[in-house]
Amino acid sequence: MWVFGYGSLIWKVDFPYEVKRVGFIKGFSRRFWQGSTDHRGVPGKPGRVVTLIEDPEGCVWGVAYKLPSGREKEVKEYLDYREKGGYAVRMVTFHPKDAEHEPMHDTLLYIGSCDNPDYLGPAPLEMIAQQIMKSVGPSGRNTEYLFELAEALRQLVPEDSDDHLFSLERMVKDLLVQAAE
Ligand SMILES: N[C@@H](CCC(=O)N[C@@H](CS)C(=O)NCC(=O)O)C(=O)O
Repeated sequence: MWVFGYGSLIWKVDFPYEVKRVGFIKGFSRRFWQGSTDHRGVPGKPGRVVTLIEDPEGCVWGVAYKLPSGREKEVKEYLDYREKGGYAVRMVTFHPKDAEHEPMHDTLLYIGSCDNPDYLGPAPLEMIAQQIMKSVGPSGRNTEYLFELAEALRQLVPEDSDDHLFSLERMVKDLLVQAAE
């Protein structure tokens, strides 16, 4: 069983896996449009974390993990719990960056669809940046989530130009500088 990570599953790998492959999925875009009240925010003051939106022209880079043989059920149950805040499982085709590997159909991913109770949806980037800068939850600051994801993707896929992500990274860093003045 393979699981595709496009958010914290890229940089916070607290689960066992046998193989990992960098690559992308088509037909989606990554957006900070999912609320988080169990990791990067609290009930009533949600943080903002990533989900995927359908986008025919979209392409999302991330990492696919092969769960350990014989432990798939155990690890999947852990991931189901970690992703309990509004995410549901969906199957997609994963395209490894390394051309020697064929596209992998039936790759599992967790998506916070627009009808889930924690979904926040689109907002002006300035508002999203402010919300990220102010939010904190049981897993830590929302700024850590944003900065770790941006840095992880820069290291893994220097050619990726996720404008939404890197614009937010820049805006939140600017807000933090202004707040320190
Ligand atoms: N399902 C996406 C998003 C996963 C994600 O960011 N989930 C959050 C739920 S709020 C999480 O696990 N956060 C852990 C943390 O913030 O430390 C992925 O494949 O990476």
